[in-house]
Amino acid sequence: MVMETMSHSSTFLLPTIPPSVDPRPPLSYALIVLNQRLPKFAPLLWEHAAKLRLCADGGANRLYDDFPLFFPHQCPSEVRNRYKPDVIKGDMDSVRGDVLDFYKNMGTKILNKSEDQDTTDLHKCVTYIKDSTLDQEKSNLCILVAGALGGRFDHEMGNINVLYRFSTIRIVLLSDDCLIHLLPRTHQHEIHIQSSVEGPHCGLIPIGMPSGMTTTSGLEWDLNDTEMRFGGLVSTSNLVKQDKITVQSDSDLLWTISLKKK
Ligand SMILES: Nc1ncnc2c1ncn2[C@@H]1O[C@H](COP(=O)(O)OP(=O)(O)OP(=O)(O)O)[C@@H](O)[C@H]1O
Ligand SMILES: Cc1ncc(C[n+]2csc(CCO)c2C)c(N)n1
Repeated sequence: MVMETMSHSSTFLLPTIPPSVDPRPPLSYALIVLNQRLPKFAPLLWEHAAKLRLCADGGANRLYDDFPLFFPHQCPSEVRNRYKPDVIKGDMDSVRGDVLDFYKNMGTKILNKSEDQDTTDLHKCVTYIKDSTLDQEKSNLCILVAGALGGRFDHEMGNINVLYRFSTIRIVLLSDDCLIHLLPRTHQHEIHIQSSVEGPHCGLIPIGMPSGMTTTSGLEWDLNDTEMRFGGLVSTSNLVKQDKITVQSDSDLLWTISLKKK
């Protein structure tokens, strides 16, 4: 069976996204701001996320409190007026009243889903983006999630679970230190490394079920029809050795790569 190839590239971490032939048409980005320490490149993600910008519940506090800190020479209220989210969605147990009022007055859509205590605020936000995207646009959509890693472990695992629950949508979880996305088993994958901003440390991790056979190229420790499972081998502390990494597997894998400190 010939499998389609899916290309991945972290060009959203560059100041200007270079024109690319693959994927074509180019991706359109949405951003979700979570309630966690924001990566220093959060304003850059905001600029690239022309499609939609959302705050997951208490993520709105982070936008309000922390975005002005990225611009120490500018007036905080000017910064706040410049970065207006399209939507704040969640169960509203963390966003402060003053923050909600501020953005409501600016025209942000507020969606209170307090009746749903079975899905996370990130899940609720991804659902919003999914439902507001036409089917033919879904294949070019990429959702960037800022503040998804490095905090409470249950939240981190909940965030990773969202990658699996929406495995047909491109979603990238980001912190200052690394990014994570899913490599669905339905495709073979080409990962184009942006070496000015990412690498060399990387990992390929099967979560949920063992992967019977994975084959890679471009890594220091390539896999060759290799089995991975928790309790056995999982590929952590690997290194990227080439500009292009290829991955093919019989199960969904998480790809993670370190981000460079500037
Ligand atoms: N410490 C953290 N680490 C990773 N992600 C986080 C962390 N805190 C919050 N998040 C993410 O931000 C989203 C919004 O956070 P918020 O604190 O408003 O969430 P919450 O789900 O109501 O929290 P809790 O489950 O504690 O009530 C969460 O759904 C989660 O995705
Ligand atoms: C088995 C089970 N475990 C935990 C929760 C709690 N929970 C999961 S998501 C969420 C919303 C957080 O904003 C809450 C409270 C549940 N419902 N079911």
